[in-house]
Amino acid sequence: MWRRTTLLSSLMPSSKASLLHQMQAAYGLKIWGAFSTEVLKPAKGRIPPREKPPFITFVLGGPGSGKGTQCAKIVETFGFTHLSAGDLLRKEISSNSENGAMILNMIKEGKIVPSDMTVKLIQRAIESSENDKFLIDGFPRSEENRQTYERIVGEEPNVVLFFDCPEEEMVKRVLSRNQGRVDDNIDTMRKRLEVFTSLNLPVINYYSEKGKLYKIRAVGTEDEIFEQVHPIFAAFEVLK
Ligand SMILES: Nc1ncnc2c1ncn2[C@@H]1O[C@H](COP(=O)(O)OP(=O)(O)O)[C@@H](O)[C@H]1O
Ligand SMILES: O=c1ccn([C@@H]2O[C@H](COP(=O)(O)OP(=O)(O)O)[C@@H](O)[C@H]2O)c(=O)[nH]1
Ligand SMILES: [Mg+2]
Repeated sequence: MWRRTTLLSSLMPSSKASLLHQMQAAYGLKIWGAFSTEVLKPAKGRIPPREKPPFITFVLGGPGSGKGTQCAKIVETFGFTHLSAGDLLRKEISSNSENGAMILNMIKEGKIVPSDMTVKLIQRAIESSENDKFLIDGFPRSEENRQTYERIVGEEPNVVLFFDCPEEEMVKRVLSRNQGRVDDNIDTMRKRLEVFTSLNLPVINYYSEKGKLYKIRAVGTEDEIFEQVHPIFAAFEVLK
């Protein structure tokens, strides 16, 4: 499923998509074989297909819980690629895509953007990177998000982090974030906290039941919080 060949595959069940990929790989090789005796090399600028699925970490937590801040530290220490679902959506808005106005409206209202849009942005970002480990920050935000990701991508995350932070602290941080975001105001923040409780928490519970969840107490200094995060990834590095 992680071969970077076509977006068509994202519309199919994973078994069919995998068959399509196998056929593409087979025919691609045949055509190449007919015209060249050179050793197969990826075309210039093209990223070769992955041999195995990338290592995926979902990073969850309420607005202002410190997901982005801790992701930057994980990137620096462990070499992950950071994909913030919110940043990918904000890029869609600023690139004047046809869905930009709708996405902006949903973000202003603190609502969750339709799952297939977010999943495709994430999938495209993963497929256009050569890295084999990713932090998907701020996604999935609902059970429907999660199921759509599993259906389109055909994989589950390896690890799920949950930054658990008291509401008053999250409100304080968001209101002083100062990044010019349309949703960093008290009205939208109230709506986002409601969405967090009603839609995000069930996803967190789902991964907890599956034994994939690492809960981090997200209060204290950034370094104190990272002290809880570090051993999780250090253990996976050892296992590799
Ligand atoms: N441990 C912390 N203590 C105080 N402020 C923090 C801490 N971690 C992050 N912040 C600040 O809080 C705000 C929200 O953090 P951010 O990483 O953007 O959270 P999220 O991505 O979960 O919304 C930012 O301004 C950030 O600098
Ligand atoms: O998978 C996602 C991620 C984000 N959003 C929207 O983008 C906003 C900002 O998300 P981001 O993760 O940037 O916010 P953070 O939690 O970091 O403050 C959310 O409130 C949603 O409206 C969404 O719809 N789906
Ligand atoms: Mg963030």
